[in-house]
Amino acid sequence: MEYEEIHENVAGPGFENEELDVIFEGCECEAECTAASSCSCLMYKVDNYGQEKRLENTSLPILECHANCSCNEWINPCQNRVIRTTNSLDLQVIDFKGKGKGVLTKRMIPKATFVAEYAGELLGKEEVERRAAHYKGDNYTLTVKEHFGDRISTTFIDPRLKGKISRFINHSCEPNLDIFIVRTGCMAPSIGLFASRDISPNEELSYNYGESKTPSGILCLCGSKVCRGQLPASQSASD
Ligand SMILES: C[S@@+](CC[C@H](N)C(=O)[O-])C[C@H]1O[C@@H](n2cnc3c(N)ncnc32)[C@H](O)[C@@H]1O
Repeated sequence: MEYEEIHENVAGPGFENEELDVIFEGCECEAECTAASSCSCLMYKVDNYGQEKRLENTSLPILECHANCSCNEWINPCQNRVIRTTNSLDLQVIDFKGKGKGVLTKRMIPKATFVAEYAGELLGKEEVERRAAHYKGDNYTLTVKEHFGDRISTTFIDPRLKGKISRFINHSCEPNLDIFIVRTGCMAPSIGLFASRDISPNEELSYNYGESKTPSGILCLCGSKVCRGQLPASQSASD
């Protein structure tokens, strides 16, 4: 199916969430953006990324440097920018019997390396329901649920019509990618897929679509020994 290639999330039909429109102030770092140098984007005082930009912070909110910061990604590249920068991976979209298309890596990917952003249209709930009824079967919408105190904020990301290579990544009950919520300059969450282990050349990339209690009725073909038999009913990411 044809889709429009986008670089990052874009607002789609029904996306009206003033809270998520909040824009962050940038840091004023001139040298490095690290916790040790008190970069103000690293408000939890831990570095998000370590050597070769591998993910280190897996438990606290990940706030990256962004367009309003003094640092940059070209001269003296900022080490706190990952999900919007280019990487040197070699990924291919190929057909997998029964699962439709999927994504293969042609090179080894070390554990904790950023692989792709799950970018798409940010949608309102009604549009998510309208698309689910209209397209039936294939589901691309990722539901991001975040807890802020006793409040739950829900964001829907749909790469069906506008997205990038990540939209082809299939589900596995024993995946090699983990999902992390990353913020790059605003409250609206972005989704980064990172390698959960070293991934060998010619392995298919996969992440867990969710832990839904209601089965989807769609046979899971991930092939894992611990396969749960059916795809989760919806794709979800929560922290
Ligand atoms: C986000 S899309 C993934 C890309 C899709 N395979 C394609 O060709 O565009 C999700 C859909 O892929 C298929 N799929 C993903 N993982 C699968 C799996 N483990 N077993 C069977 N089908 C799968 C299902 O049809 C699912 O609704």
